[in-house]
Amino acid sequence: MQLPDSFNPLKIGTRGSPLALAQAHETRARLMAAFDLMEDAFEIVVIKTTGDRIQDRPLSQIGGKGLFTREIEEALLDRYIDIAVHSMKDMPTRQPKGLTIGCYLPREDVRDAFVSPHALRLADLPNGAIVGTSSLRRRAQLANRRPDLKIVEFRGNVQTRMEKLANGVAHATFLAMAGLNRLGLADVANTMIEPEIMLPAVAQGAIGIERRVGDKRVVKMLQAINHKPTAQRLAAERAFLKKLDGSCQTPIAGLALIEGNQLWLRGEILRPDGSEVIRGEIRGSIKDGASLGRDLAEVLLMQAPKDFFSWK
Ligand SMILES: NCc1[nH]cc(CCC(=O)O)c1CC(=O)O
Repeated sequence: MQLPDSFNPLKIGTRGSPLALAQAHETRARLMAAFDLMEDAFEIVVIKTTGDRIQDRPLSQIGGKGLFTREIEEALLDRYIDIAVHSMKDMPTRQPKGLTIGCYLPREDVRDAFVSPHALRLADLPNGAIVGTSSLRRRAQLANRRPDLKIVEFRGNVQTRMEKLANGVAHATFLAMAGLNRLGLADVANTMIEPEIMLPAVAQGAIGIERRVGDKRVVKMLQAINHKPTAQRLAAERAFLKKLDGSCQTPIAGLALIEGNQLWLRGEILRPDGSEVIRGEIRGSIKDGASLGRDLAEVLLMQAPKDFFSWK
């Protein structure tokens, strides 16, 4: 596609964490390749979010949805930036009026990595070992599978968490393999946890790019780099989450895979203390992802006892 000579640099908004910057750079590289552009056609604009500012409290206590996205979406609506690069795992299921997800990049590894200086695999952790995590999902899944483990709150970037492990604050932690791969830190992972053991978070490993509705220049650019299978999988997972009204207060996991011409969606909801899990799966046509997601959510909701969501 030919771009006009007077093309202003496209402003790419992102958080400033090393992972967010790696994702913004990947986005720029894909756009450069698709349109044969130089780096100067883009400007990477770093925006600090509430989630970045508050480092000393569990994410679930600060206010749930949109902690890492609100300020970036405001900048997009204010035309301070033109596109915003997000880890879809952190994205609320609804975008503010006037904004939409314009494309997805090819999904990375969806699995959680097991990280520990003491044990190669989760199964090798001795009874009573301490695991650090800030994720309600991982906490609930772990409490369900290994009620003997002690779980402590763990925040901060990969480096901070590795220091905490080295200092003995915990014996092990979990990190998304996708983040480690994108940071070139794959060797931090001892082993990968298969989805059969710990179903990942909805959208784990997927990068989405948000834009203003009706921004013609940007629509075409993003269409050119959209990874369709990722978009199809995310449609199912995010519809599942939306129907369950997923917030950071609710342990929910979901993963869609494409098998031939079918979409296979697995999902689960848990009590925060891990005392109960409700699981299900559904298969259907790839193009029906969103309705498969809603259907699976309904099946799980029907199985949930009345008080299942009562901690909310
Ligand atoms: N909630 C923080 C977050 N958001 C996205 C990733 C990793 C990358 C991804 O899943 O795309 C992480 C860190 C983690 O869970 O280890």
